[in-house]
Amino acid sequence: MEDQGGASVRLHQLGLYVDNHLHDRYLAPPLTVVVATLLTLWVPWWQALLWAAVELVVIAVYVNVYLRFRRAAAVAQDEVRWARRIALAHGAHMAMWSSIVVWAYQPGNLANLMFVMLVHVGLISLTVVMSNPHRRLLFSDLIAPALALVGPPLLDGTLFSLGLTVLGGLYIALMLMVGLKIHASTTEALVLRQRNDALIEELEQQVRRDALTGLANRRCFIDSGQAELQRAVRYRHALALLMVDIDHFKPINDSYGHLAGDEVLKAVAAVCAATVRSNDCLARLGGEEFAVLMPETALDEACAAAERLRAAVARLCCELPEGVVKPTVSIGVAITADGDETLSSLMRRGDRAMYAAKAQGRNCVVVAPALD
Ligand SMILES: Nc1nc2c(ncn2[C@@H]2O[C@H](COP(=O)(O)OP(=O)(O)OP(=O)(O)O)[C@@H](O)[C@H]2O)c(=O)[nH]1
Repeated sequence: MEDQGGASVRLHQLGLYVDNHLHDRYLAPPLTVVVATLLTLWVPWWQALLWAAVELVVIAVYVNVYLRFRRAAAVAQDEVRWARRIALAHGAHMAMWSSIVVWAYQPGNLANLMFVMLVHVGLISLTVVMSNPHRRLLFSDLIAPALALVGPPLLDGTLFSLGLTVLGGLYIALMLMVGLKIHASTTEALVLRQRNDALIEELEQQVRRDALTGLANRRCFIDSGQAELQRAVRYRHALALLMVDIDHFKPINDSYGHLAGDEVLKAVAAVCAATVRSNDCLARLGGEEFAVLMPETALDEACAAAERLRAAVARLCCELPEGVVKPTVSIGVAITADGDETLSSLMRRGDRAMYAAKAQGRNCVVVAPALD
C-alpha cells in the first residue's frame, strides 16, 4: 500500500508524524523533569541534572526541526531528505531516554529494574501511538527503547528476569503489530483522500471547461465576469468585452459534416487563445460563439485587440480531409467605463454589436454604443 501511494503519500505520512510529535513539546519537558527527579534515587543529583539538561536541549532541537518542516511546505521529492533529518533529530531524543539503561541501571536492584522497564514500556507505547503514520520512522524510533526494555533483565540471568525479557519482547511485538495496523489504515485513508482530491479537481475542471475546445465554458465565464466587474467597480477601471461569432458556420457543418465543424471550432478557439492576453478571460459560450473579457482595457485597445483577432482568424486555413475551410468571425465590442453595469447588460450590448457586424456583411468589428 505504501508503494502504491508513492512519495507524496509518504510525505503526507511524514506530516502526520510531525503533527503527532509536535504535541511532544508539552509532554516531554515535564516528563524529563519527573524522570530526572526519580533518577536521583540511583545516581548522583548532578548526573540526573546533566541528563535532564541535555535532553531538554535535544527536545528543543527536534521541535525546531519539526517546525521548520512545517514551514518548508515540502514537496514529494523532499520526503527522503526530511525523513532522514527528522529521524536524526528524534533518534537523539530516543537515544537519550534509552541511555538511562547504560548509566543508571543497577543489576539486582528490583526497584531500579522496574523503573527502567517502565520508562521503556511507556516510551514504546508513546512511540507506537505517535510514530505509526510513517513506517520507516516507526521502526527507527522503536529500536532504542526496544533494546533497552529487553536488555537489562537479560543481564541479570535469573529465571524471573528471563521471564521479564520474554514479556518485554511480546509487548514490543504486540505494539508493533498495532502500530503497523494503524499505519496500514492511515495509508489507505491517505491514498483514498488523494484519489478523491484528484477526482474532485477533475470534476471541477470538467464543470468549468468546454470539452471540445478546452476553453472556459459559459458557467466559468459568468463567474469570472462577475468577479472582474466587481474589481472594475472597486478600482474604477474600464472593462471590455468582445463577443465573437463564427460566420456562416451552419453551411460548414452542412457541407463538410459535424466532425469537420468541430475541427473548425477547435482551430478558431486555438487562434483566439493564441491572440488574446494571458489575463483576458476567453470562453466558448456555446455553439459557434466565443467571448473575451478584457480587464483594464479602454475602448481603443479593445478595438485594436478585436481587429487583431478578426484578422488572425481570417488568415486561418483549416485543411480538413473533407476539404479546405477558411472561417471568419464577426465581433461585437462593448465597454463599461467603470464597471457600473451588470454582466448580462454588457453581454447583451456586445451581442447586439456582434449582430450589427453580421448585418454589415460579416468578418468585421462593430463597437456597441456607450451606455447612457
Ligand atoms: N460542429 C458543431 N456545430 C455546432 C456546435 N454547436 C453548434 N453548432 C452548429 O452551429 C451552427 C450555428 O448556425 P447559425 O446559428 O445558424 O449561424 P451561422 O450559420 O454561423 O450564421 P451566422 O452566425 O449568421 O453567420 C448550427 O448549425 C449548429 O448546429 C458544435 O459543438 N459542433
